[in-house]
Amino acid sequence: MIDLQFLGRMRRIGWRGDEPLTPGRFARVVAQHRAGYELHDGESVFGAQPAGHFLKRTLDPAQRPAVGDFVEIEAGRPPHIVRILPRRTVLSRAAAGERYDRQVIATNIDYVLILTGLDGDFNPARIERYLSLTEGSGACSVVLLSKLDLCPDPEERLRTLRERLPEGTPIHAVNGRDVQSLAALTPYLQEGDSAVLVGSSGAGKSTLTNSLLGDARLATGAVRQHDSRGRHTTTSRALLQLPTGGCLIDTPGMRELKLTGEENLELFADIEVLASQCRFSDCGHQNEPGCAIQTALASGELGLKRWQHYLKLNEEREQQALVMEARLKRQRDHRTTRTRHKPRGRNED
Ligand SMILES: Nc1nc2c(ncn2[C@@H]2O[C@H](COP(=O)(O)OP(=O)(O)OP(=O)(O)O)[C@@H](O)[C@H]2O)c(=O)[nH]1
Ligand SMILES: [Zn+2]
Repeated sequence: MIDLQFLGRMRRIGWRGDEPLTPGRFARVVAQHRAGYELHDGESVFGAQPAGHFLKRTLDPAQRPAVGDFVEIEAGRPPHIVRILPRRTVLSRAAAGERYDRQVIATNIDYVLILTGLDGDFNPARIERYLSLTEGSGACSVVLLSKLDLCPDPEERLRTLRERLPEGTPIHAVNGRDVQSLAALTPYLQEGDSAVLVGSSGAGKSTLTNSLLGDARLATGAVRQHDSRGRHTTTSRALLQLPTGGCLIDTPGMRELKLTGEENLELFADIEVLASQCRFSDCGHQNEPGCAIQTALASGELGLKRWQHYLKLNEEREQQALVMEARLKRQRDHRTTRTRHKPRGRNED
C-alpha cells in the first residue's frame, strides 16, 4: 500500500519521483562525513553506512552515494545504504588530484543559487565560473545579487551582467536582510524543489538563508528534540525545509566550494573586474577599442608584470583543462573497452 503521508514528507525534502517509496526503507543523503553518511527521512536525521559493494576500489566514485541522493536502506545498526535511486541531476566539478576525474558535489539539485554581493564582492568572472557548475548537470543556475541596499548604482552592474552572462540566465537583485525583497525567489523554492546556495565568504549566504527560513529559523538551532514517539530526533542543519515548501541543502562542502583553478585566479580578482569593463565581452586585450586592460596598463593602474603573471596563470589553467579532458576521455574509452572484453560481458550491458 502506498503511504501518502510518507510520500508527502519525502516531497518536502525534495523527492519528485514516482516510485512508491515505503517508510523505513528510503531516505535522502544530506551530509557525508569521514565516518559515514547522514540521512533524512523527512522527519528525522540518522547515520548510515554504505553497503559493501559501494566500497569496491574499482567502482567509479561517481557511483557512490553522494549528498542529495535518494537511497534505499536496509535496517540495521547502523542502517546500510543498498541502492541509489535514479538521479535527476548531478552537480560535479573537475577534480585535480593524483588522477583527474569528475567529482560529484551534489545530486538531485534543481537550482543552484549563485550569490554575489553588489558591494566589493562583485565579480562577473567568478559568477561565470560558478555557472559552469550547472552546465550539463540538469540543474538551473540562478544569479542572486545581494546587498542591493548597499549599492548606489545597481543598474550599471546588472547591465554588465546581462550583457555578459548567457541569455536567459535568471538574475535577481535582493537585500538578504529584507524578507519582502526575496519574494522573487519563491518560484525556485516550491515543494519538491531542492536548491543550494553558493558564493564566497561574506556574500550573505547565512543572512539570506535565515530570511528564507523566517519563523523556522529557530528550529535550525535546536539540534535535539523529542518526536511524537518520545524518541530523540535530530533536526538537520544540512537540509533546511523552507516555508515555501522547497528545501535548501547547506553542507560545508557546498559552502567551501572551490572551483577548479579558482585558488590562483582569486588573487587576480581585480584584473577580472577590469576585463569585465572592456567594451567587447570577448575582448582580446590587445588593441581593441575601449579595452579597460590596455587603459589600466597605460595609466599604470595595472602593472605590466602583474598582467603578464596573470596571462601565464590563465594559460596554465587552460592547459590543465585540456590535459584533464584528454585524460577523462582516455579513462572513458578504457572503461568501455574493459566492459566490452569482460568475460560474460555480453549479457551484462
Ligand atoms: N546591507 C546588507 N548587508 C548584508 C546583506 N546580506 C548580508 N549582509 C551582511 O554581510 C555580512 C556577511 O553576511 P553572511 O550572511 O554572514 O555571509 P556568508 O556568505 O554566510 O559568509 P560565510 O559564513 O563566511 O560563508 C553580514 O554582516 C551580513 O549582515 C544585504 O543584502 N544587505
Ligand atoms: Zn580588453
